[in-house]
Amino acid sequence: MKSKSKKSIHVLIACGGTGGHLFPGIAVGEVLSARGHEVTLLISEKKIDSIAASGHKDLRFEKMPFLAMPKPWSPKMIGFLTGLWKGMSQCRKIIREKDVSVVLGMGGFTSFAPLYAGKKEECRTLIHESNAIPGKANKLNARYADTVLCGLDACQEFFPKHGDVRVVGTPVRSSMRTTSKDDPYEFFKLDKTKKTLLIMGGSQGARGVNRVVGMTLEQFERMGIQVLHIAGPTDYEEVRDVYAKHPTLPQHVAAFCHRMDMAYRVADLAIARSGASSMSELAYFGVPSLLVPYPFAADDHQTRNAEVFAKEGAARLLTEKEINADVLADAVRDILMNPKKSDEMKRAANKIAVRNSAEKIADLIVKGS
Ligand SMILES: CC(=O)N[C@H]1[C@@H](OP(=O)(O)OP(=O)(O)OC[C@H]2O[C@@H](n3ccc(=O)[nH]c3=O)[C@H](O)[C@@H]2O)O[C@H](CO)[C@@H](O)[C@@H]1O
Repeated sequence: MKSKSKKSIHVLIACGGTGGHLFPGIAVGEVLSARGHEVTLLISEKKIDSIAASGHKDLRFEKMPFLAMPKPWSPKMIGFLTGLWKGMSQCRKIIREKDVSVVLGMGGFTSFAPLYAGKKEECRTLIHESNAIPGKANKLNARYADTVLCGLDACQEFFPKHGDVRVVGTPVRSSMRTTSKDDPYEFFKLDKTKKTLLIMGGSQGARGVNRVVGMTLEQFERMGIQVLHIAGPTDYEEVRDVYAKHPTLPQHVAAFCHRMDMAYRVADLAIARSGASSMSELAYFGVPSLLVPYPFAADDHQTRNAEVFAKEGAARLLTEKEINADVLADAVRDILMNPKKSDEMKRAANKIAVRNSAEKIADLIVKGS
């Protein structure tokens, strides 16, 4: 393994492919940079990566092709393997040129080439798995990782043979954690005196949730609440047009929000997918939630994630199959109009939060180098 004597190290963080890998990667990158270390974040060529990176001009990003594992005998396998090979050469070049000594993979097959290249170049290698059950990519990545970091306790049991597994939480970006003086209600042009329902579907929106919410707006209006809806870039126009038919419902509809800290600060309740990063942020800001797992997520990992929060009393789990306008309106009313319940959920959410997750990971990266 590379020299341990240097004060400042260069860390390569592979976090491309989806917001759930990218934002925790950025969170670790922010802490390392603030401590004077060099950081390069590898992202993919997907649009969501560029949108997300555009809000972090102070960090250094490099692009590499997005890789998703096809079915074993699919003709796409040739392209996948070629992509892996090219990715590995690109990463080995970056590692040598920048004198990288640690590689951190945040999940997905896009992390595989950097991690494997890191191993070949004698870097220390770590992976982070934020979900309650690991994805295929991270199960494979774990073979090349000196340390496996888990976001949730429940995940540890999936790495029984690995000698160094630690539970560290899932990092929340430090830019979200610094207390802002800006008034979040003014930011979204919302009313301070009303209860606010936040609707979000992870980094790319949630069509199933967007559609049912659209049918529930009349009931929300009758409850006297206001809605902040982050629809995702794909559904934005459709969602905006549905809200336009309810002009007396106080509302803010956005395609993507670069200030999620503001969104969590106004939220009294969230309806959300159960992606791991969204959940770690809901916990950090103590926002009670109705979690609707994405039904097609690999190995149904979003349901497993949501179960962790539901068990602790921080959230209620609703399946996409069971939700309709009445179910959703009842669930919202039951929490928003019941201060005792909503306070208990808030406290439970806060209790789950690992506040210094990014610092813990940065410590493990730096101390072991
Ligand atoms: C369909 C699917 O398989 N999704 C997975 C993907 O989710 P996905 O990429 O949607 O990620 P998460 O829900 O975990 O996180 C979304 C992230 O995007 C940020 N954000 C979102 C919307 C917005 O307008 N602005 C913004 O900044 C949130 O603050 C959060 O940091 O990766 C996660 C982490 O492996 C998994 O748990 C999810 O199951």
